[in-house]
Amino acid sequence: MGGNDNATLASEDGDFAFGNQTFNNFTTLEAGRALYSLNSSVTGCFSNGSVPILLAQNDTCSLGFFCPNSSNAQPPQFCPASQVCQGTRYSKGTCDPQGMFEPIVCPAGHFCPLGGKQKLACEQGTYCPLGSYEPIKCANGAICAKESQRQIVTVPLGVMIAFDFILAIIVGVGFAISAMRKRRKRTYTAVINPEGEKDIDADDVELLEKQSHPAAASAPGGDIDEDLTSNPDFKIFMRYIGKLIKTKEVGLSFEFEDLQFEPTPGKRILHGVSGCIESGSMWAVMGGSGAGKSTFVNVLMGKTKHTGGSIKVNGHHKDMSKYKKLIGYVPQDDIVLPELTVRENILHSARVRLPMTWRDKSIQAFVDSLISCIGLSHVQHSLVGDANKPVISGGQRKRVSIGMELAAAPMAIFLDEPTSGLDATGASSIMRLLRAITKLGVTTITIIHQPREQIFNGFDNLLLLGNGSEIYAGPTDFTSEYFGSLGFKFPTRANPADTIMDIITGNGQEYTEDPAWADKPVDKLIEEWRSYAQKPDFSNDLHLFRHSTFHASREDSLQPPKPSRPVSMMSSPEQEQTLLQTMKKRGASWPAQAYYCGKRSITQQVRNRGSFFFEIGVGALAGGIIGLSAFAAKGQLFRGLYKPPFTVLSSAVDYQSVSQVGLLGGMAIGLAASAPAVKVFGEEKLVFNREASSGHSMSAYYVGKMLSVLPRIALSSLHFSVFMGILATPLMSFNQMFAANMLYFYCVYGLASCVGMAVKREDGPLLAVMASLIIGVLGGVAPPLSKVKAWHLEGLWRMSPGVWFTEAYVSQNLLPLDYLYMLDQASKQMGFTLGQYSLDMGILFVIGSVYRVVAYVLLVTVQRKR
Ligand SMILES: Nc1ncnc2c1ncn2[C@@H]1O[C@H](COP(=O)(O)OP(=O)(O)OP(=O)(O)O)[C@@H](O)[C@H]1O
Repeated sequence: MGGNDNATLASEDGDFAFGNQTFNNFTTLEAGRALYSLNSSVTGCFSNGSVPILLAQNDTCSLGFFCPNSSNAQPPQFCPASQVCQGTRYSKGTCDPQGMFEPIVCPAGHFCPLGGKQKLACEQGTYCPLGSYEPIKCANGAICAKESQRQIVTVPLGVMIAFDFILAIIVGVGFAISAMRKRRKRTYTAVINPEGEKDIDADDVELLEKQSHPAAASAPGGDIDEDLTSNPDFKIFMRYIGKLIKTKEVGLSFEFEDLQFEPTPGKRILHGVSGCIESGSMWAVMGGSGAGKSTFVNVLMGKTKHTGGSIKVNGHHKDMSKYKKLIGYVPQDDIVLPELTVRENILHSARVRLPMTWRDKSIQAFVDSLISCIGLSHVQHSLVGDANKPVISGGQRKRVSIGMELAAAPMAIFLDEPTSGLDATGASSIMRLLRAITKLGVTTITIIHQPREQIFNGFDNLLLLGNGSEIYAGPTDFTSEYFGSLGFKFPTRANPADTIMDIITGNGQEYTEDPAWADKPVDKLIEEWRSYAQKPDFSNDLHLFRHSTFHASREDSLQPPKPSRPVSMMSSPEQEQTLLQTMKKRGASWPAQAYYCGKRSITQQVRNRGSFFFEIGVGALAGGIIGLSAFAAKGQLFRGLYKPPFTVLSSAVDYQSVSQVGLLGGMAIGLAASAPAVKVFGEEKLVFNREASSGHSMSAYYVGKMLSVLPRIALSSLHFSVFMGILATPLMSFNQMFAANMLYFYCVYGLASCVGMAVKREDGPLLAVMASLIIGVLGGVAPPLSKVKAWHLEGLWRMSPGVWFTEAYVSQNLLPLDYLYMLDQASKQMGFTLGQYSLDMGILFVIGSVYRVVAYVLLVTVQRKR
């Protein structure tokens, strides 16, 4: 510094005299500058030769500025800066003032009241960002020391900690209660009558069976095991089932003729399958791998649309999917929820599918009896687990899967290999239970591989398939005679099921001496059956096996029964009416289903607490990192051009920081939330499909699921916002920031669920993260929205929630500075519209909701295609 270096007129309080004037509150440095200019002409500018520019005609100091020396005689003025000063000014925003009458923006931590003659320190409990004209009161509990330029809000931190604490207590108490429940022994005092009618007397099972179905009294295939009948739970279970299915009045029978399924022309998966399955009969479907068994069952259930032939239900051509509330389907793979216990899985199915008039106590009693019957009482409170983390055994999981269908008391049940994974005893006990409910009139169709002899003999009828065509359809007892007539001899000491499987898979040469079976045996078997089925004593057009006919013939002679002529199984209008009424009653109401699904989903989240807390932790970390990146700015995330007439005083503008905080915040939320969101929504497609195809309300499931993740979204965004708020200290209020973050979380969850529905499970998390990064990039920061507008692509960008999110951030951080800066200029340059926070929030909500609707449509479309 040159000039009069020895002279110092600065007093202790910072005032100094210059000529005949005294100047207030100048720093020593500024005083030095002033002294430097003593040698210059009295222009008021510190730089030699500078010609000042008047900023006002009189002593007018704009809001947020400090104009200590100006007067009406010497109005505020701007002195062109020296080159060095200009550089410093643009880069750092310092080097004020350039002249003694030049206003400076009121420094951070201070405020300069109206008039600009005073620069006062911000008191404790208030804060003053750069250019303040009055102190801003800090929020309750915020940290605001003297001369603070920002506030550090602490109440949200306290709220967050309180929530975490409460959550920990809830989880802890929940686990304690469930552990207590596990220890408590269940006792039956009496059978609870489901609909509050007079309790049913404790009839014995036999009587009930006889009453329930005319065919049941004489059903073949071995009586129900004594172990089972001596179980008191079995009696309770049978009474409930008997009451539920009302098969005294009507059951479900199926007639199908010349069924075809060709997914693409020429690809015959099912061909010419005809038959009749009477209500209350127990059928086994057998065949080699790829013979078309599952396809047949799916076609019969209406899950797969047949491309030829016809199906009748109770003698009427009807869409099978209409009966889904009365049908149970146990898939080949165990589609159960691993985070739930055995009992919870079965109870959920019962609650959703049993009549809405049932009291919950009755449902629970029914479920308990069922669990006992399927031999799972000892593990009923164990989590089911999955292949990665098994808790119960594979066989037990299979029984859960069966139990979930039996819990719905179906009138017809289709089972795809229900005994796979079960040991011999477990398989027999399940088959005995199925046999028992069949006796009540439930139609049972089971795909089975290699059954034990005892199980095999338990089936009334067999449908044997090979290459998608029928090889045999008729009484189980008649198979050896039928195949005997073709030249096959069943070994006496071998399991007939094994012999049959060998024959129908083309490996039956060892049972025959006829060399004709050496070449294309399966095709020949199909041909033989066709010609057999066309015999006049069999059927003219439909081969039908009436239970009653079968039993009559069994009683009359020791000869095994043979297929007989068809008998119409058409239900009467009254029976159809009964069926309709039963269907109408079945299933919990929509709100109840949504509630059960939501509750179940919350239980899943609590059980998956590792990923739940991890997600929240990642949210906190992401907020912390973004906050840290903005920490050094001390809350000053924007600097614009000063309002006229002080515009020329503007130093380095900063249009980037605030929008970048928005951009980074959006991206961080995308990274933190998309993968967990896919997990929550995308991993249950199979469960959804299973439940939807058994009559659960798809929308109730979805709404329940959506609502159940709202607390998760709120908690994640709370943690994100708290850490971001504490470190970045933006000018926008915490509540506004929290709302914006939460709605963006809401959008990311919605987007991730769309991705989860549309792609394969394993690809879901990665693609969801990518999708959320894309919407973040389309946030209007880089490229700036103003440029996007120039490209006429704003519409595209506006489809991304990122733009609305960033706009909300920009808007709420800029608006408090409206008195100081030319915000319209900044808004034009950035491309964002200011002052429409509510609209931004509304649109974020709409976009998030649209994503959810799209995800739902995708889910339903995929389900319908199956
Ligand atoms: N929609 C479809 N499109 C094309 N091919 C299909 C379709 N459905 C089934 N198939 C094919 O039809 C054949 C029979 O399948 P299906 O699942 O019915 O056999 P399966 O007898 O149940 O076999 P497994 O005992 O091995 O389960 C298989 O080769 C299968 O790939």
